[in-house]
Amino acid sequence: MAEVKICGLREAAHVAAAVDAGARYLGFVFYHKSPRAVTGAEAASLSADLPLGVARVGLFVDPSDDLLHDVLSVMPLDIVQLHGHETPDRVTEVKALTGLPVMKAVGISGPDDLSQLTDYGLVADMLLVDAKPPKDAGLPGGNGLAFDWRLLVGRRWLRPWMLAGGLTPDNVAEAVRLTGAAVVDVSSGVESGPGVKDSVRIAAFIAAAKA
Ligand SMILES: O=C(O)c1ccccc1N[C@@H]1O[C@H](COP(=O)(O)O)[C@@H](O)[C@H]1O
Repeated sequence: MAEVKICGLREAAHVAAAVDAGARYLGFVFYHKSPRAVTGAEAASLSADLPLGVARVGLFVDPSDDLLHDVLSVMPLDIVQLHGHETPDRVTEVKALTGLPVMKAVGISGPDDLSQLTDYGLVADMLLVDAKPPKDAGLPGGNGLAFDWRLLVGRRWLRPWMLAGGLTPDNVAEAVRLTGAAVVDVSSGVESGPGVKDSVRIAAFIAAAKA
């Protein structure tokens, strides 16, 4: 059984579907190239009435200080997700600048990538273990691409972590069983098209992850 983060929410109906089904984390994408991008004001409106215990995660890709400041001036976040090429020093800076816990995404395609989880575990508050995007991918995440979950079997890191990358209602139970992930994160696997969330798939995903 795993807790769930539903990422890339843009509509109130899908926020409600995620909350009603028991999502623990809601992700809002502040990256203009994503089909899931929202403004700080839109995310603030979408998350205005969340029940206690549901965390608001802001997803950023190599954000400037100005972008972080602009979003946080209108949107209270609980966690900052960094999904770009942020260095460990930049993770430390963002923690200090925002005063928030930072979750650093690390892309995995083979065993050589796993050492980054140890390195970022020294500075980040949480880790997000995602598939490494292909070089020609338009986005650094949210591509619906999975990696070989067997790479994670028996591994432990210094920080709490989430599993992401190509998860769907059909494969999430197996991913949790194999990796022991306590939290799973999904975006495209609960969509009917790029950036278009589907309430039925959101509910099915959360039920499967929590089963
Ligand atoms: O969802 C996006 O648009 C996105 C854009 C830029 C960086 C990351 C993004 N999403 C994150 O990617 C992973 C995996 O997503 P998927 O389930 O494979 O589609 C997840 O952590 C999203 O938060």
